[in-house]
Amino acid sequence: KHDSPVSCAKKAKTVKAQQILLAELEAHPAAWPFLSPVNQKSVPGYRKVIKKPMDFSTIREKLTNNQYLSLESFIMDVNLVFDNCEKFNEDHSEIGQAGHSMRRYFDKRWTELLK
Ligand SMILES: Cn1cc(C(=O)NCCN2CCCC2)ccc1=O
Repeated sequence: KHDSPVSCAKKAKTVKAQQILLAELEAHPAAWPFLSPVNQKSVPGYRKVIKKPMDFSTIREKLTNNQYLSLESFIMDVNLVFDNCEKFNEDHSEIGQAGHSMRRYFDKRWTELLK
């Protein structure tokens, strides 16, 4: 029921890092395709092809509701955004390029913050 002070402080650190990381992703110039869920009515094929849709607003909702029990589960959802993007979009399309750019940025920032 109650964490020790040490593990409580450690948990606060990772929550803070997740909040910083997500705010940086949301503010990135190439974030526009990922800010809200893909509209499955207006994007043909998306519903059939992408089994687990994910976007930054959904991650924000889950973080706000304390749904990430570990740093790993947060990182998995962010990577799901980029993996879905690679699956559905050509590498050199506008959205495909945005996905690659955002993944490079995320990989760099979370290692700087947490490694
Ligand atoms: C990640 N992703 C996004 C889309 C998309 O069309 N997003 C809408 C982008 N618009 C910009 C201003 C309003 C909304 C399609 C395929 C895909 O994989």
